[in-house]
Amino acid sequence: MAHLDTGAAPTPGGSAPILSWSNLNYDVKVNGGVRRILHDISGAVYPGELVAIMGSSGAGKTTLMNVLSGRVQGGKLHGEINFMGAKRDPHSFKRMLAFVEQDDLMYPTLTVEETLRTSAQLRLPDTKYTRAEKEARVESVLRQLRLSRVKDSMIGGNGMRGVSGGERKRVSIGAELVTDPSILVLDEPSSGLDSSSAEMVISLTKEMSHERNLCTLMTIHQPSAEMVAQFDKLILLAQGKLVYIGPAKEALPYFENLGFPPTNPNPANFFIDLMTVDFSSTEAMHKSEARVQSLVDNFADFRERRGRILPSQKEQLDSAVTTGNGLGDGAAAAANAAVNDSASASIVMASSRSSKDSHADSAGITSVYNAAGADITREAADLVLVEPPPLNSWVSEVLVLLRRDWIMTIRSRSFINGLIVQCLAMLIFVGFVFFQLKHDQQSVQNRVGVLYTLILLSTFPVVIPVMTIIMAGRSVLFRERSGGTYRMTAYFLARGLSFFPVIYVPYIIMFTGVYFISHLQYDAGKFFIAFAILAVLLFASLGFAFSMAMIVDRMEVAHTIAPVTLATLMLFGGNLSNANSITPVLRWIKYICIFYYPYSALMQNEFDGLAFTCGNGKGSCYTTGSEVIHAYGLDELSIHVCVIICLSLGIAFYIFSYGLLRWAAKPRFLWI
Ligand SMILES: Nc1ncnc2c1ncn2[C@@H]1O[C@H](COP(=O)(O)OP(=O)(O)OP(=O)(O)O)[C@@H](O)[C@H]1O
Repeated sequence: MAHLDTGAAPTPGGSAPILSWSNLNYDVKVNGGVRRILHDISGAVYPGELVAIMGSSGAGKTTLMNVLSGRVQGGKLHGEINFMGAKRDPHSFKRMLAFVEQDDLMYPTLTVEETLRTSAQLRLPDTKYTRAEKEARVESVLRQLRLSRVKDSMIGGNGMRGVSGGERKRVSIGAELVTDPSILVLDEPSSGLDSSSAEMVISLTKEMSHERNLCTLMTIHQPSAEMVAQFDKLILLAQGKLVYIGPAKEALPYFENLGFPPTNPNPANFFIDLMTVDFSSTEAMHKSEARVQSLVDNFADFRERRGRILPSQKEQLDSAVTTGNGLGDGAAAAANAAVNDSASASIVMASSRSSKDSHADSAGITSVYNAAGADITREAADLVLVEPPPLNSWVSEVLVLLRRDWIMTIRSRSFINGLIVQCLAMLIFVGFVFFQLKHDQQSVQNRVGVLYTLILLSTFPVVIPVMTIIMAGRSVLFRERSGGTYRMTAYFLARGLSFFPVIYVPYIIMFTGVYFISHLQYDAGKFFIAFAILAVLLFASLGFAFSMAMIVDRMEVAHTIAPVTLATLMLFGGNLSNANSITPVLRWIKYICIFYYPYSALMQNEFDGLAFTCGNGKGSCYTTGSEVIHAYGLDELSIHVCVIICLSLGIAFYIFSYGLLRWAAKPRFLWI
């Protein structure tokens, strides 16, 4: 049953609004002044209702939906919003409201069932739901959204074939529904879908709303007539102003009664045509602006009149209906019909102008007014900066994320195959270019070369693909982050750990092969130290990849910045320039250089204890490994200090990315 309401008074059916708002005004700064995006919007929605917010492009649909969902950032917001009759608490409200973005933000390599299961495991508290109950919820949502058949199919996207567009949208909805919300908000759920998929999404959403007594609110562009017929309530906006809020089936008669008979078989197109300002000529613009303004004024008058319907004032309405004061005759008649017909009496009007509190008449018609709305500046928004408290324990979050991230990593076929091929190619090329090094002067140059090559190969080919994978999941991460789905420390640990095996295994094989083919020192101690240095460098490379993925938000920019940064740092690694003779003003860079410490450690480890022959005695000659280390200026810090600093650098990269993520995705929502 649909209602037109702004307050918390019970309806004839006995249910109170789940969400009500009054006198919402939202201003943003634009060049040279302030622009009002929402003008004095009031309304209410009830459990079990399917509500569509419609209007032409730029009418303010998304803004209204974001304001109601507590997701608006920047600008000035005034008015009042109540959840179940009381001012909303930002944290508990966020847990009760599920928001489905227009773009389906999900991981492409997870299956439908895994996506829903992860959502249930992370977003339902362990204290209230057992594992079996969470599974049962996933099963029931799969069934209700007709997804059981495709539950083992991957979501797809980013060029990967997956479920269809309509199914993907249903999975997005399902991932929210498993959390058992009271309000479901959908941003343009039909966009990008063919008409039959869009209709299915809407009809299933309606079915779920009714079955679960869930209030579903959606913005929608141009729904088909069949879709309009599914809606219980319509909120029509034009230029940020309210043109209609009420039962969907009453909308056409309302406009007809105002003197606007339907001109299009699709009611949605008719409403949009009616509410759109025509910019084709000055005359058309003035005419359509006047029409839109009259629609807004008429609705305000309509509400005001209905707002005065009190048991003791029914005569006033009767006289108003008779005289048609302020309304078209037809509209007054419609209002009268609403009073007299208890079925239509579900139209519950609200006044944004009266200064009385809520009232309900004996006929079941409720007129509601919220006194706070009289002064729009009184209820200015607060800024919500605090994150919702965690739902589950840190360990439980890490375990769920670890499982999810591990599945995603091993399903990244191109990443894993690329790593394997790359490591095999490096093993063959590097190993055989620096084949079986001896102890002559050429071997000095070759040892210096092979060690620096190993360092470079442990950074560039790791950083770029890992950074790409992390960036591809940024939007999902930010969505989950803003919903307080898990702690960021849990994310970093799980995501980082999920990469370790797939990177370390091929690299260990490559490194071991190169080590023995090149005949670096055959000494167990030295081998394992070199191995440890490589392991620490890989850890730091992963940290660097995380940092890059958090600093830059566009993939193409990251793909330029990361290699350029690494290439610049290469200069300070101790191989291409002498570590001690870099221009003093730039010399400090070597201390933050990811290459310098592991290279210094590898050089000391390999050259220490070696002696070299001088051949024919022409030119300079290194007789011992220590001379080489000294000549390269790489004896400033001992091996273990280098390893510790490299490890610390890696940790610093993780901490830096964690800080960036917390700062970048920190909630800064306007809240009333
Ligand atoms: N932060 C902002 N700064 C400046 N203008 C804004 C801001 N937010 C919204 N607007 C403007 O307010 C108007 C309403 O925007 P909104 O996105 O709510 O419209 P919409 O009805 O959802 O449009 P569409 O259907 O095209 O998405 C638009 O003209 C938009 O440009």
